[in-house]
Amino acid sequence: MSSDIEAIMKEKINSSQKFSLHIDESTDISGHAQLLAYIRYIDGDVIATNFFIRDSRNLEGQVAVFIWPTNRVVRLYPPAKGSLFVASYDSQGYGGGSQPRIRTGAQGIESESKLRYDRHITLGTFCCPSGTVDVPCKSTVRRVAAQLHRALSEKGLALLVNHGIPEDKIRAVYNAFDKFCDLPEDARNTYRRISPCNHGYVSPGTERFSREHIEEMRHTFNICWLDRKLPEAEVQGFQSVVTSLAQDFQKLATLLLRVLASSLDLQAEYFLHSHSNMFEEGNESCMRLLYYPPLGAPPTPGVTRCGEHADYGTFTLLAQDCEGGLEVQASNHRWSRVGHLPGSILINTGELLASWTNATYPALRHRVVVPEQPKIRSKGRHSIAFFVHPDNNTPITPIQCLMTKAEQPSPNSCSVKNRKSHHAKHNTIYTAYQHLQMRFRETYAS
Ligand SMILES: O=C(O)CCC(=O)C(=O)O
Ligand SMILES: [Fe+2]
Repeated sequence: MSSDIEAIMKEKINSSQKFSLHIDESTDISGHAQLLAYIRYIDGDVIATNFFIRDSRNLEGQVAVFIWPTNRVVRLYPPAKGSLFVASYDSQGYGGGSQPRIRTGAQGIESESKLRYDRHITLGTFCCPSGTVDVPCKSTVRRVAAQLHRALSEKGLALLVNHGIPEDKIRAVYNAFDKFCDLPEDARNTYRRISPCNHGYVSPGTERFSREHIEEMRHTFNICWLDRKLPEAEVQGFQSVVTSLAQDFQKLATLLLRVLASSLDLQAEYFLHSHSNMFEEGNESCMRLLYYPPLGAPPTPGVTRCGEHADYGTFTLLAQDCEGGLEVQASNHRWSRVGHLPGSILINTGELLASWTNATYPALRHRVVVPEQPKIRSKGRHSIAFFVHPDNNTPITPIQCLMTKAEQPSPNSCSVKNRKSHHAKHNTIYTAYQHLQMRFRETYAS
């Protein structure tokens, strides 16, 4: 286990009233012995379960993979150069089967029935952007695509593990942004976002997702350019850590666009063609750094961290620290908390993907709430969102094969009736850029 993940696990276990540890061994479908470890602890108001699995033949050389036991158990083997390999343990009866019996040490938790289990996320396994794999083999793409299809169509999100973006790169960006947020207000405002350009710093309370009159307390820095208007003079090394992470995210996004096409039975390049200019002129994809400052007790009415919204583009990749607060809305409108799975990156659907796919992948509504517990509230939260947007001039019309016959537009028509999306009122989508600008006007209107 990497040292930072080990540190997080220790911290979580130490602050948990009770915890349990269950070690077991079994064999995988190829007959190799596997060491299994379940760690359960109380994290806020949920019982969190982390599942670690390792090939017990060679513990030194293996990469630990984290799996939630309520999900299908799938393992991505340590990525050999140039190849991706996913092994499924379904046939062993772990995935989707009965809950592992892990009562040891947890018997004393009387209130267990009142606690919710974090079971709402379907695991997506993933591949390695920092390695050499640009074009994974077709069978792997298909397998991951099937998982992603299920996760995005049912929940609008998935957790990606073994994605290949090193935790220390993420941490370096958190640190650089901390230093930026510590600068005097005047210095920060030198880099402020000036509409209609999306690049730049946005101070707490300026940007509002929520339609209600609620102040949203966060510092954000939207990074749309990697070569200008970055606070390198004030925070040494800012540009290099940000650029390196953005490039990894971009590589991951490119792989996912391929997987996404496969998940909808489209040609592999289908989405790549319309996302060919990320971080260049003509595309609004952006990496957003977020820092939510600590909030004292008692909670101030009318203040939140991030109001309810769906992201505007194709999809978002989100890295978050272990402070929590992110919640997602299910199709029954109920909000549930996203547990923290150390080292994972969350992918969630955006509005343009929902329009494109005729709501096969509905846009996920989400928010970041102020933690109830004073101890957690008094800590800051860091996250990094990588928003993947289509090239500006892309017309967003539902993919015909995902429409019913009755919905299919007449030939030559470029406006689109959109059954379930937020555009139902206006009925028309023109280009990705127009959609985005409309959303920015709403978000930044004071
Ligand atoms: O900070 C987070 O976890 C979420 C941020 C977010 O949803 C956004 O900026 O669109
Ligand atoms: Fe968001």
